[in-house]
Amino acid sequence: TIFDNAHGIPAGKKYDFIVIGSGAGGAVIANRLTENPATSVLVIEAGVSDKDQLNITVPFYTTRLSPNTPFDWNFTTVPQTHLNNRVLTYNRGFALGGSTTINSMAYTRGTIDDWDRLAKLSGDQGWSWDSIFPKYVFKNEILTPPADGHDVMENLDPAFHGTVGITGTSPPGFPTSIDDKVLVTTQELNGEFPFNHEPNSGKHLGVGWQIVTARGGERSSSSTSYLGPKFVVRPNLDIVLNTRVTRILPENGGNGDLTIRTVEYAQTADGQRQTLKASKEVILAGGVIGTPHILLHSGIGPAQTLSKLGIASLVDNPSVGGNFTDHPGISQAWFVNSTDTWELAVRDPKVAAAQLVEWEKSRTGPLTRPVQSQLGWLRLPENAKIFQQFEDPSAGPNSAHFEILFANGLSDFPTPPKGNFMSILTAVVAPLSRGFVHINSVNPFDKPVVDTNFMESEFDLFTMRESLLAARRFLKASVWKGYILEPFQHSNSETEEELNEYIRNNARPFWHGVGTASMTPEDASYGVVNPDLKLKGVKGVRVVDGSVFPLVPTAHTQAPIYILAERAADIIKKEWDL
Ligand SMILES: Cc1cc2nc3c(=O)[nH]c(=O)nc-3n(C[C@H](O)[C@H](O)[C@H](O)COP(=O)(O)OP(=O)(O)OC[C@H]3O[C@@H](n4cnc5c(N)ncnc54)[C@H](O)[C@@H]3O)c2cc1C
Repeated sequence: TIFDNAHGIPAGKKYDFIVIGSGAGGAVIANRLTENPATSVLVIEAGVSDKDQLNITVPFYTTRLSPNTPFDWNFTTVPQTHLNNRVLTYNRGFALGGSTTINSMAYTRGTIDDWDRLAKLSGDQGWSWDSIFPKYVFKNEILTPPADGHDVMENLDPAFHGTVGITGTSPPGFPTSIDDKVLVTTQELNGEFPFNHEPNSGKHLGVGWQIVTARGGERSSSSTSYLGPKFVVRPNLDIVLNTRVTRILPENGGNGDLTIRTVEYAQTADGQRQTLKASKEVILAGGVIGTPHILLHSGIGPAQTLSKLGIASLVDNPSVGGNFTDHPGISQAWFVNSTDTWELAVRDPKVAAAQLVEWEKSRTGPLTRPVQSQLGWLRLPENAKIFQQFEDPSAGPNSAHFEILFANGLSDFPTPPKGNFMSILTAVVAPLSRGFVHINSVNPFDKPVVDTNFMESEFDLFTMRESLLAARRFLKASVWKGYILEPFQHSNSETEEELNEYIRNNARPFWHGVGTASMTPEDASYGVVNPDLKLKGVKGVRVVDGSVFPLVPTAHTQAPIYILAERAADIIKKEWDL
């Protein structure tokens, strides 16, 4: 049952597990644990309902969902020291389904290197590629035909895709006028930009099609999939919306063997605090910002900092909220010699209305597709001079340093009255800069302090510069002749300093944040959770969301989190014999 607020929870009802957050991590846990009818789960979600929201359901409307909407937490960062002191919006989903309800739907799993590195760092082989693929990947994914019904073989190798899982995936279901040109470029410039037919095979280098979490022309989020209609009818699964968890509370006042199974929550900042106790475990799945936010308010974090705020320390752990890592991204755009770009619908309400009618009638047409149809994963040259200064931070030799994405319109900038555009977005996907999530008030309804600290590392700045130049080289292929006209905005950035300035003025998050509750080996002196995702120093609490990745996967993060949560569910079931 889904309740609009906590008053809906039947008085005296007991739950085995309380899951905080319904995003990629929380929804999987809630679904898998309630497969056993004897196990009861309550999901507490701070955000709103996602029901009957066109902007959420229609894939191409994704850019309308953030920032500054009711479906976004609307976080902002502190002024970014290395980005000309700009304050960045830091988007996170504030709705059932969490960030999967507002994200851009790219489905990318990360590489063999990524998962093997996680296994090595955590000391648990269960996180290696061979352990998660195909088992947990296939439990998550159900590959479905694209909206226009074309053969999926054109875009991917079905052998690498699951067909019995829960999150719907599909190749882009509507062609754009740049798709073929991108493919032709991968032939002409195949040294630097080779075509990769199956980037989700664990070896992602090259340029290929973008697979998206969409099904039947609609977004597939953790709300529509793992918490979809056929699952929320389970009598052992309750979900409460619009309810903020403020703290998790210890038994016995925190003395002795520290056990936490009680969740404190409220509807509003000045609303009455209420509590509920799980009989087995509390699963924190509040995401990269929400999870450390709750931990810090509960006294689990750096004792010194918390004591300055007057918060009593339960567990002195300086790692909580640290190690915040994201992919910094940036867009470059060019005027093009075509009218068949997405500006057409942005400027002409009749075109926009016709697209919507088509989508409403048959779930087909331009609105079924993602913002980008193709993407690529690329490495810096082995002899790049930056490697004299830094050890290679990529996950391994088969993993990228930067990503490149192609869009048939002007991305990241407001549409000007005239002109049609193509954008190439790039992102640093093996970054060395680390930020943090902290609090500066005792009120859990106050926004946390978020610092991405982008471009603090010279390596990231170097890689971002190289990604900008690689994008320009991509357009040197002959197929773009006569199509690409002059550059938009970045026309003067040629020298290193000019490129740096373009980056400082335009870089922004890709919203793939991880690391604020990092997984480390059980005997490590740092980190927040053990490889079984149990909170260090505490009994009764696990963290299952993006915050536990100690290093950011070379991927858009939803698929890695779904996969991680699928395994986490098995770990929990095994421990409780469910
Ligand atoms: C704009 C945007 C675009 C993105 N694009 C892509 C993409 O194309 N492909 C991709 O793979 N990834 C993308 N991502 C990232 C991906 O969506 C996230 O990595 C993933 O959803 C994170 O899963 P999670 O479970 O860690 O957290 P979330 O999905 O964010 O879920 C956390 C949930 O916890 C809830 N919560 C937090 N605090 C509390 C509290 N105190 N009480 C109760 N509930 C709470 C939140 O409301 C939220 O519902 C994007 C993200 C954003 C924001």
